[in-house]
Amino acid sequence: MTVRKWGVGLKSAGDFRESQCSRKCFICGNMLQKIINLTVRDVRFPTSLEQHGSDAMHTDPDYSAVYVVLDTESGLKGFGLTFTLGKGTEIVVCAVQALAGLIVGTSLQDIVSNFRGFYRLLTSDGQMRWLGPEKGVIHLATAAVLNAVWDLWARAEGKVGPSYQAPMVTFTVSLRRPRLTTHCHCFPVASVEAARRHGESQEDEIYISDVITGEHLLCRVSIQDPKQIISCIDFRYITDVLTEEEALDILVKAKGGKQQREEEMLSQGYPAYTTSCAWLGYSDQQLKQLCTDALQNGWTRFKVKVGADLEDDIRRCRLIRQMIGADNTLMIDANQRWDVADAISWVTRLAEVKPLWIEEPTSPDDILGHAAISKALAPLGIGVASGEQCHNRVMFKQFLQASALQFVQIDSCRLGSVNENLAVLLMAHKFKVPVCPHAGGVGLCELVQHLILFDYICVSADLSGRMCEYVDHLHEHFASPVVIRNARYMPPKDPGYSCEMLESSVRRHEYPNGDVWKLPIQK
Ligand SMILES: C[C@H](O)[C@@H](O)CC(=O)C(=O)O
Ligand SMILES: [Mg+2]
Repeated sequence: MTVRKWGVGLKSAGDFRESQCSRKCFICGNMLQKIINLTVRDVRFPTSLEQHGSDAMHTDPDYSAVYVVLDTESGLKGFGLTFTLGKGTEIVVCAVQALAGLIVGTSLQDIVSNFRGFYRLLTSDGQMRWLGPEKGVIHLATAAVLNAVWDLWARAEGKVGPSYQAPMVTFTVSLRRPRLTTHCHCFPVASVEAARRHGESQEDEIYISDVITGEHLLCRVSIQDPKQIISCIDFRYITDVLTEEEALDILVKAKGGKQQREEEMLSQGYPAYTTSCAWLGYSDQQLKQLCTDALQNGWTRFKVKVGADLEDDIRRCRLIRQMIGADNTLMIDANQRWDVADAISWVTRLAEVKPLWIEEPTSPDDILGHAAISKALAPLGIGVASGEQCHNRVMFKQFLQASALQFVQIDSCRLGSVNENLAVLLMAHKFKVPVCPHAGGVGLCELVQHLILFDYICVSADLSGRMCEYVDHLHEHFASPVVIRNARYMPPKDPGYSCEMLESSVRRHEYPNGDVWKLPIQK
């Protein structure tokens, strides 16, 4: 069999497809998971009706998802999404449609055997990169598509998912191949089990268990080898602060104690904070009730929206501080409302409630502005957090270089999926800045839990100053919703990247023809 490896110099989808040898995996000869179709849907939830998700800049958010499904020839599917706020979701849908030609016709194995090359193919298309590059609508679309690829990869590695009807017997022949195929990710466990039923030998079983055991916490993909993780990252534009060798070194060093950390996470979960008690549009009565409930449920860290009216903020923050007591943690979030000087004076007035951080005090693009705010607020013991609208790894690099933020808020749908988030996790580690992911939106908690678990187990090995956002909205629409126990994220158990939505929910909320949108909406 001809074995071909590809560099990152692929110029077009045609090149990428031509680089496939056949419909068999070039490592082990198994059937490839050829991607034969991409569907994308505009799914919106009318959250603005009850002011869920409201803040000083987004007063009427309808939490929405650009929902992508990848179909493969074998029947296995990959589900992905990116997050939007209602109007304009159709524009991201168009961008996904524009990217579809770059993925349909390739196979999962082609992609993951050169994931860096595929990331660059999607983000560097000679015509479409003009729309970004790597920012705005086109990058949100990239996130949706790549999230679906990661989901597909994880499912191909895991056990049978609810929507997977694999033609299992076709895989049995390839299982007779020798053990050199240990690192191949070509076939799902379903086919392994089928193979066993069809009388494969003991030798094959040893080989099979080599493949399916190991760490499953990076999206439940058994990427054993730090080198393989590194091979998913595009280091272009960040090598001045993080080289491939340094990144590898971080992952190799973090191997010590990994198993204990994984066990710790499986038994105790990852610490979380809640934003759901104090959206800007909620009444004082609601704040009190939600805080009471949250405290009863074990929450100790709370985020409050601020930035519209100073006197109102002082009243609401005092109320929340009174409710949660002096020992619990409070954060405030202005969602980009202020100019730099206003941010400093406004937050200084709110210092009495002892916030741990002020989030997005000014424009998300203003790196030096964030640095000035960080410097001014440091004596008050208040840090600056940002990232939910930080559009790529280059911006994060500069925020870190400029000491412009003290908490890195990665976002699973703003950056170019797991690939680009890996780069940011590694840079944050190098700069010793804790990562506290953003999750205020539909599906973001489901996705980001994988990244933060990976960060703890495989990168930072540190929980100090770290927590992951949780919002208590819309989880019921997901096939594998997040599990929170004692205010901590419990590691997901189902294969995949947790972004499959229930088909009934998608149909009901599809815009503009779903039932939810056909009925008169009371505003
Ligand atoms: C519009 C979103 O709800 C936004 O307010 C979320 C956010 O800023 C956060 O969760 O943080
Ligand atoms: Mg925020």
